[in-house]
Amino acid sequence: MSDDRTATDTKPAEEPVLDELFAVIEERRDTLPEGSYTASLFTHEKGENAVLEKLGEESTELVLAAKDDNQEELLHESADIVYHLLVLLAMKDADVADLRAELRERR
Ligand SMILES: N=c1c2ncn([C@@H]3O[C@H](COP(=O)(O)OP(=O)(O)OP(=O)(O)O)[C@@H](O)[C@H]3O)c2ncn1[C@@H]1O[C@H](COP(=O)(O)O)[C@@H](O)[C@H]1O
Repeated sequence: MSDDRTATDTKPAEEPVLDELFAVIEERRDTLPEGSYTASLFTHEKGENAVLEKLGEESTELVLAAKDDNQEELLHESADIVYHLLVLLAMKDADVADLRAELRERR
């Protein structure tokens, strides 16, 4: 972050894109539309293991991207992990608000 950031360009306390994405994930979970990758995770024959395996694979890919100083891959894998983490939370009836509260408690 640059040191010359002003009050007007500080980030909002909540990040709308996470809430928007979580709302889409919950909608996919509840309606299971055809052709939806998210819905396929909720109906996968491996059950929750499908998303757990994805998180494991992407964590490894994130580590490799970091070790290679590959900025583009680092961000790509980070986004994959955040998305699959939100799917896992929705699967476990947790909420993105719970995650936010947990993070805020640590401040
Ligand atoms: N953010 C995501 C998102 N991130 C990753 N993925 C999918 O997760 C899978 C990742 O698996 P892989 O890692 O094997 O695929 P990859 O990224 O090509 O492979 P790597 O380069 O990581 O090895 C891919 O099929 C991606 O399409 C996502 N699928 C959906 N979303 C969001 O969910 C919304 C709803 O999507 P649908 O449910 O498909 O309608 C979308 O509009 C997006 O906002």
